[in-house]
Amino acid sequence: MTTIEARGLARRFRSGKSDVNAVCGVDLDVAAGEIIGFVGPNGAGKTTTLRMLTTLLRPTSGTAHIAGIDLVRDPAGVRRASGYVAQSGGVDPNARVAEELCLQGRLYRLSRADAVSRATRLLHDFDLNTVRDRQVRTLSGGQRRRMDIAMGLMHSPSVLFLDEPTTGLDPQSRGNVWDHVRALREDAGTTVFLTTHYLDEADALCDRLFVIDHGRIVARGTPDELKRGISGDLVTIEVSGDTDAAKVALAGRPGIHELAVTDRSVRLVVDNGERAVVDVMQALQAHGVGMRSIRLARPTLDDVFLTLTGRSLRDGDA
Ligand SMILES: Nc1ncnc2c1ncn2[C@@H]1O[C@H](COP(=O)(O)OP(=O)(O)OP(=O)(O)O)[C@@H](O)[C@H]1O
Repeated sequence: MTTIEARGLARRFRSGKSDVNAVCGVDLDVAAGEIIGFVGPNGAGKTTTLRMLTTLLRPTSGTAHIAGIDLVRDPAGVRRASGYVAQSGGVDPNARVAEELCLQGRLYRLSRADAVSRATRLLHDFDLNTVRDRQVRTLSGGQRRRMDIAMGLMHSPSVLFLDEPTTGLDPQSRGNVWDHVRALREDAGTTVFLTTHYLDEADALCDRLFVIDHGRIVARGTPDELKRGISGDLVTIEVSGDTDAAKVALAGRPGIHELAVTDRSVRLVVDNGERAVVDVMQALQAHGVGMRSIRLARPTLDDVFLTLTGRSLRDGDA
C-alpha cells in the first residue's frame, strides 16, 4: 500500500523581485512501513518538501496524499494521520517530560486516560522512564531527541516525518535513535520519512533514498542500488600463481566491465559484487588458478552524492 504519494509537488517563493523555485515538481511513492531517507545539499528543497507534506506550507502546484488523504483538501485529516518532528522540537523547556507528552495527547483530543496510557507506553519504548518527572531542559541531547520523537507519536500516526533526527548527537546517541526508529517499523509498521545530512545514517537506517538537488529528485533507490549505479563494485583478487592465467579465466565473463592485471593481483569493475565474487572463484578454480585473497569494495554514498550533485554533503555543511 502506498502511504505517501506526491505528483508534481512544487513550491515557488517570491523573494524580492525574483521568484525562487524551491521545489520543482517532485513525485514520491512510499510504501507502508518503509524507512525513507531524503537527502540533498543545503538549499536543495528538503525542508520545503517536508513542510508541504506536513501541511505547514501550501504547494504552488501538484498533489499529494498521505495515508490516502488529500493534502490540500483535508489538511486536518493529514495531521491526524501523520506526525512531524521538526529540527528543533517545539517543547517547553520548563515542562516535565511525562506531563508534556500527556498535554500533546490532549491536543490531539485523546481522553485523559488514553493520553496517560499512551505516554506511559512511549516513555517505556523510548527509554525515558527514569526521566519522566524531570524538566525538559535537564535532558541530554539524545534523551531530548527521543522525547521529540515520542511527542510526534502520541496520536499513533501511521506516518512519521523526521527533520534531521540526529543532528548534533554523539555517535552512541545517534545509534540509539536509529534503534528506536527501526523499532517503530517493526512494532507498529510505521512509515518513516526523514531528512538527514549524514550519509552513514542514510546508509545504515534507510530502506530507500530520494536524492534532491535544485528542487528536483535526481536519484532514488536503495543505498546499494544508488552505489551500484555510479561505477559498479570493485573486486580485487590476489592470485598465488600466474596473473595471466587469471586474466584468461576471467576475460569476457558476463558482468565484468573492466579487468586490470598488476603484479600479483587482478582488479575488476563489476555490476554486482556479490554475484561476481562467486563467479570469479568458480572460474579461477575451473582454470586451476590458485587464489590468496579476494576483496569486494563498493563506492560509498559520498561517491554517489558527489557524482549526482557535484557537491559533497560535507562541503554543503561547511
Ligand atoms: N520563505 C522563503 N522565501 C524565499 N525563499 C525560500 C524560503 N524558504 C526556502 N527558500 C529557498 O528555497 C530553497 C530550498 O530551501 P529548503 O530550506 O527547502 O532547502 P533544504 O534542502 O532544506 O536546505 P538545508 O539542508 O539547508 O536545510 C533555498 O534556495 C531557499 O533559500
